[in-house]
Amino acid sequence: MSNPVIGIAMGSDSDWAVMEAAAQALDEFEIPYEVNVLSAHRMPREMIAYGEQAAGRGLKAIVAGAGGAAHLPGMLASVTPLPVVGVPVPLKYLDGMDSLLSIVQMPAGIPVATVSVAGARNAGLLAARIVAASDPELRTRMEEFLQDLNAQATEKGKRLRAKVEGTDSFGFAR
Ligand SMILES: Nc1c(C(=O)O)ncn1[C@@H]1O[C@H](COP(=O)(O)O)[C@@H](O)[C@H]1O
Repeated sequence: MSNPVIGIAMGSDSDWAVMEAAAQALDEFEIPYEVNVLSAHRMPREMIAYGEQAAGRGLKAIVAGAGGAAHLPGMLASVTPLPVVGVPVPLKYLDGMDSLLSIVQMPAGIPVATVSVAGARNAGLLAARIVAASDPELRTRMEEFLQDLNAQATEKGKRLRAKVEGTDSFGFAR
């Protein structure tokens, strides 16, 4: 893969099942990324070094996912000027509420843009928007993506109305 512009980091390889959706979203926009296991708890020095070097290596944003006592996103945000998108990874107990609360309640000054529990796809899309903000071609593709979503949602409404009413008339404009 050519020079990565997004770093996808996670506390353990066991997070990949969730975090893979961030990578897939970036693939859809052909944005190069790298993937790493970096634990604030288990490998604090490496995690700090990664955060400190990320901007200098050309990354534009970091997507960081972790479960339980999910300190990784916040700790990365504390040592990089890059935007950090946090993904609460749900574990076996507590339904991901522990991960969510560990990531979302950051002290003022060190923001982490937290997505929903297991919301790795949105994290990838948000990272794509961050890159698109200074890339007109990518911004156009993001606009097309939104138009596609609109078309899909419109189609869902048509199908539902056809099922309920036996007609494909435009529901709220009859
Ligand atoms: N929350 C963190 C951090 C961290 O925040 O630094 N490091 C690992 N972990 C989390 O521990 C969970 C279980 O990890 P294992 O599957 O390796 O036991 C994972 O969800 C990981 O993100």
